[in-house]
Amino acid sequence: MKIQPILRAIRNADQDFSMIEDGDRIAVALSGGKDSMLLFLALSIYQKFSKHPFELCAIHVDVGFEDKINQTMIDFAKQYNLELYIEKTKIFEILKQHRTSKGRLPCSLCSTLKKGVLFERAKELSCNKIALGHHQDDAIETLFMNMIHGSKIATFQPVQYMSRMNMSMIRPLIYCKESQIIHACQINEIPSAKKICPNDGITMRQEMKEMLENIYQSYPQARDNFLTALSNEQQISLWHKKKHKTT
Ligand SMILES: Nc1ncnc2c1ncn2[C@@H]1O[C@H](COP(=O)(O)OP(=O)(O)OP(=O)(O)O)[C@@H](O)[C@H]1O
Repeated sequence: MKIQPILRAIRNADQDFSMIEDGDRIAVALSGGKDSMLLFLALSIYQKFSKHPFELCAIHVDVGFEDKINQTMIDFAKQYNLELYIEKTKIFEILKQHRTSKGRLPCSLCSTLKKGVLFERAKELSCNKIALGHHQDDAIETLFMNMIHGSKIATFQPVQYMSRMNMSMIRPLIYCKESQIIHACQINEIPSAKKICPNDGITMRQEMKEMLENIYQSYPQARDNFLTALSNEQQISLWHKKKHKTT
């Protein structure tokens, strides 16, 4: 298995953000896409030399887009002796009844419903953490999505504690570039079992991807600088409005 750069990036993220603690039981949220498939396998290897012993499993929430793809995930888990749970749902049926004004499936509802199933199953399986496959490029895309559409300078956190569920979400691939992940999947023949979502290619995220690609072509250093900016707390300089006294 040639995934040393990925393991190094996971170790650095784990050290910088204390992602994994003694006795954790971590459920990888397995979409079947390249990121979470690689994450599942990489964490199973990291488990062997992590300073903090932890248990690992994966949960796939089957939205109902396509059926046959599940077998790829099942075979993958069997090949590497990994613990996988597949949750069949009727999410696709619900989404079809809540189309947007443009006739598209609502991504935010899909994400909320998937998260609900994921958290519930993780709880049943006694997991205290859920690992997501988000990487460096996802973090930068989310930053720009939030600035352009949400008037805020923010991205997702490497570790996020959800008090209502008493569960943490961790993102161990946060220091990996998408290109690194694609390369690691290719050379290690890690299959992708990504289901075809009818919205693929027309999402806001896809628009961000294309916009950022254009920026990187003109300014190749921009990707690394965006990432550094995310934790460059000393250099944050925002406007602080004076509070008006009400008399
Ligand atoms: N159906 C699902 N079941 C379980 N986890 C999921 C599912 N869909 C998404 N996730 C989790 O959410 C993360 C982000 O989702 P997103 O839709 O951006 O990923 P993706 O492009 O479908 O797949 P991946 O990130 O695995 O390549 C995934 O990496 C995965 O951890």
